[in-house]
Amino acid sequence: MKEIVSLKEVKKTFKNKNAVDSVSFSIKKGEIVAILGPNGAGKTTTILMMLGLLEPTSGKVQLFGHNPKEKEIREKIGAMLQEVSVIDRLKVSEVIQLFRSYYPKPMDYDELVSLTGFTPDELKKRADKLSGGQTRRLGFALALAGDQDLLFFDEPTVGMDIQSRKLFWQTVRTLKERGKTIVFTTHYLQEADDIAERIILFHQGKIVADGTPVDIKSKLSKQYVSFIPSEEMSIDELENFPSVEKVYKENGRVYVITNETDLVLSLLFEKKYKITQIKVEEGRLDEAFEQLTVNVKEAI
Ligand SMILES: Nc1ncnc2c1ncn2[C@@H]1O[C@H](COP(=O)(O)OP(=O)(O)OP(=O)(O)O)[C@@H](O)[C@H]1O
Repeated sequence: MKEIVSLKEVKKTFKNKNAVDSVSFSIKKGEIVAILGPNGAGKTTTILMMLGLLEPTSGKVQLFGHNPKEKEIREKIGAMLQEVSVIDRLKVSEVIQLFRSYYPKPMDYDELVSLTGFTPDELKKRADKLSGGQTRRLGFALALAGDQDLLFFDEPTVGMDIQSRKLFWQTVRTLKERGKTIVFTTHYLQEADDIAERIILFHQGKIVADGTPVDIKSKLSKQYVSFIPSEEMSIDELENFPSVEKVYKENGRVYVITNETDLVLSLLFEKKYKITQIKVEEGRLDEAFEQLTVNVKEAI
């Protein structure tokens, strides 16, 4: 597969602060990648450098093997950034047409409107009079206007209602099926878990994890068995079971943290505890996220 994005030892320093610190990764054609991390982790700075809108302090960013600032490369990339500024007094339909005219092979107008869910009434509205969620949707339409191969979405669903959010991710899936390469950031971890094939997790300017959502969850967060105990059950002895790391009770449910859920289950049955509503759960992405970002902080 072809490498479309490449960052080598990229650093960005603002005054004395390393916003992005020696970051290297590459993204191949057709991948859908989520860049995650807490506030200030360096996600937006990294995206701006990939777009050629910020110059790295050191290191090299390449898109399609070239400098992202080159005109031919710019035509291949679409971006939806956190701030969308629209031209005053133009209607939504006019702004969309204007953006289409910038590109050699724009996306078909009707298709663009349908993919981004604009109604005929919305298309007639003045672009500077849209609601926050509609403005995000317009940003999405403008990012797709050139039918570009590589798409960047920085916190795309902020301010969108549930329906717009659903449509947005459906469209992203359609774009992926058409072979587009997609890079996005989000603070909604469930979105990354559902959509991304790969997550690059940033913390304090560095990459602390890079893998599929399943990889990240299985390697880093704990699995657990949980159940509702009978009233007389004492949970202390569960701590002595092999492989058990921690046992705690929350809202009437007992949680047994372990990396061997099958073993814990068989012991629970063997000892004939009176327990009900048993669940086995793999760790959640938010737990992995927390674990990774806290650990680094502690290590410093
Ligand atoms: N233009 C700038 N001047 C000075 N510092 C900056 C500038 N842009 C970003 N920073 C700092 O660099 C660090 C990384 O910021 P960045 O916006 O990339 O983080 P982020 O991961 O996108 O955060 P968020 O989730 O809050 O959007 C932060 O400490 C931020 O304050």
